[in-house]
Amino acid sequence: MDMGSGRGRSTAIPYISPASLNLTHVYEQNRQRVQKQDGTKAEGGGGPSGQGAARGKPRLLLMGQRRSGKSSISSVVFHKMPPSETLFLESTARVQKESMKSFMDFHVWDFPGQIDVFDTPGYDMDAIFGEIGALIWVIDAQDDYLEAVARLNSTILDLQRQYSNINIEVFIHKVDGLSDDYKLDIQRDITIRIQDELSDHGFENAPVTFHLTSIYNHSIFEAFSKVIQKLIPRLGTLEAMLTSLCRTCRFEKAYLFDVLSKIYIATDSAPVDMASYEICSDYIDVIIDISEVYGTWPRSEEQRRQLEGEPWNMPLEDQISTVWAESCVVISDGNKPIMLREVDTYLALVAIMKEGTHDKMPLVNMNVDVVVKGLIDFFEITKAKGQGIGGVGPPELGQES
Ligand SMILES: Nc1nc2c(ncn2[C@@H]2O[C@H](COP(=O)(O)OP(=O)(O)OP(=O)(O)O)[C@@H](O)[C@H]2O)c(=O)[nH]1
Repeated sequence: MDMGSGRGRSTAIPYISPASLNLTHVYEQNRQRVQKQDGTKAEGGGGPSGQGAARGKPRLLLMGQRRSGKSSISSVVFHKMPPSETLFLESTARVQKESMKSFMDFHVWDFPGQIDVFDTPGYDMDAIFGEIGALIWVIDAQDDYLEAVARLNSTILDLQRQYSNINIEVFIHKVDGLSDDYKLDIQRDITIRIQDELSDHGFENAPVTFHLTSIYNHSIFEAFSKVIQKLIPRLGTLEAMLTSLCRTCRFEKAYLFDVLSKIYIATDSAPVDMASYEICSDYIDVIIDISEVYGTWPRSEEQRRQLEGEPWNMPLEDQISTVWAESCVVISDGNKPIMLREVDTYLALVAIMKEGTHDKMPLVNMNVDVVVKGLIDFFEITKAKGQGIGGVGPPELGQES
């Protein structure tokens, strides 16, 4: 795939690369398919608490008992609230609807614990569950969960009858402080209770997934990553790009992060381990903090003159390997470099390299450049049109490092 040629041509007809053409084609196919599926659905009007949401944006619905931790989860993941400050959050009285600007725009709706939308008149079910998205049901694992499970069971049954496509993600939450054995016991117990109820009613393959979560560690980000990944069509293409990058550059693990929430939206095919996720995610924080202190790329004329003068005597653009944010550190324990490359305003590629490979950085940079351009192409067209996400085949990488 030739992604570099054609840039900078001064011709009246805009150059369209084969990749863009391919993407436009895939996007059109997706759009027509979605339109066909959506043709019969009514336009959403929202619940009693207010305005409806724009169509076409995936929606995450946070539901569960009072004080189970819904608002805390949303504040920690999407607003960077320190977990200890959630102690002071007030109980939610009305549905809180937020629109998240991210690599794909989505909505997060936080429902008050006391409201059961299926039992409360006035809620437009189509407006709540009509969009593609996920229902995140939060269960407080430190409390008696039988009532929460009973409510979840009746909600799943209602959803299965009318909106069987919505993913149901059960967050068995507040598992910090619980022993590993106890966590697994609770998860097994809740899973059995839900599956038994579903099969009693003839629903064998309901899309229900269970996650053990806590806002006091990375488990909540990991769980959200998995929830969001299910909403990305053609995730396999992203994974293929990252797997191929890891092979070519001898990376141990690569993650594509949403920088603001630190949800990873794709990774290579090697198994995810919490330690590598944590270190990459913490590294983003370091880079953000440094950029906040020292500012990003705009430089004064004076600074530029100094940088371009003696002893280098060349334009700044020729001295740096990329115009985007880029960084690399070597971790002393194990001598494994971590590299980070900004993809666009929202996304960053972070990878853990194998021991002793930092002398290969020029080749690594070259290959990362190709993948970053591929990723930008992947997201560009569909983002501009404000709908789902299309995809292209993995870019061809350069030389192996
Ligand atoms: N130990 C622990 N406490 C948590 C966790 N998440 C949330 N909490 C605490 O749980 C309490 C209730 O959290 P909220 O986020 O207000 O709960 P909610 O589900 O939004 O409650 P309603 O708005 O009443 O429906 C707060 O004191 C949080 O600090 C967690 O992962 N672990």
